[in-house]
Amino acid sequence: MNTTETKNEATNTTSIDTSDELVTSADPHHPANLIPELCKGFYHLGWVTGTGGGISIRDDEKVYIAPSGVQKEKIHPSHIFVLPYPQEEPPLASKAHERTFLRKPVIPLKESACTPLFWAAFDLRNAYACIHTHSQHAVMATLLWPGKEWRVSGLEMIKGVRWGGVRKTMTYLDELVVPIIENTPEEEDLRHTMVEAMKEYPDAAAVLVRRHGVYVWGPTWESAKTQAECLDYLFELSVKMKQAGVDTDWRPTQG
Ligand SMILES: CSCCC(=O)C(=O)COP(=O)(O)O
Ligand SMILES: [Zn+2]
Repeated sequence: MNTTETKNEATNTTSIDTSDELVTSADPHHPANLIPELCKGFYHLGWVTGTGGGISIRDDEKVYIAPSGVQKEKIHPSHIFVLPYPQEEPPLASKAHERTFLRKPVIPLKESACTPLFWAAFDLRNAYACIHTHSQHAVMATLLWPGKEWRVSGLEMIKGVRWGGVRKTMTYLDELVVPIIENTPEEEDLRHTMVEAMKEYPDAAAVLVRRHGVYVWGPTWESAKTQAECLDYLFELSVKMKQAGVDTDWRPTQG
């Protein structure tokens, strides 16, 4: 079986590998094994219930993506899509885009609608993993911070977040700022504003989507997961602080 997309020039048709070769491994750290396992954990945190949200992982030349609209806690490695990386993204304004695949599941599934958003993290931040959650803590943060930014300071868990999501970790003295973009009826249509926000906030480790959730990325899947956990903790705590009338902008002084 081919492991790359092959084009038959005579018939002008393209065949894509549907075997399990690219998604079968005894290594628990293979992305095709990690994605189902991590999604199961995220489901139990309330991050990917009702089929939304998920995680994509890339290695140097491939991106692994879960299917769209499926129970994310029940994904099997054979359901995973594999795409070559890098590949060109469409112009920001364009909607229709033909992606190239190395491998598709044999059963009729479509790749996650979050694919263009995951791709933005890979291309703009050189991330190797991107997590999308529908956490209610993230959603509440976007409701209680009605402007274009969520920000907190003076909390220990800020130290678990990286500048830009991929550089050195922040300190207790730093203020954490995450841009908030407005939701759209279709997930794919968030790409334009997410890319704009990532460019405007090069130090931000995540992008919040109002009334929807958050995208968080990292240089490894472990780092993306750690940062998603720290950010979720901070979203929850900041919401509780605001509701209790506690100052979320309190700044510690050095020494
Ligand atoms: C009830 S989920 C609505 C769509 C959404 O927000 C989402 O994240 C979809 O992700 P998928 O991977 O299922 O395409
Ligand atoms: Zn979503």
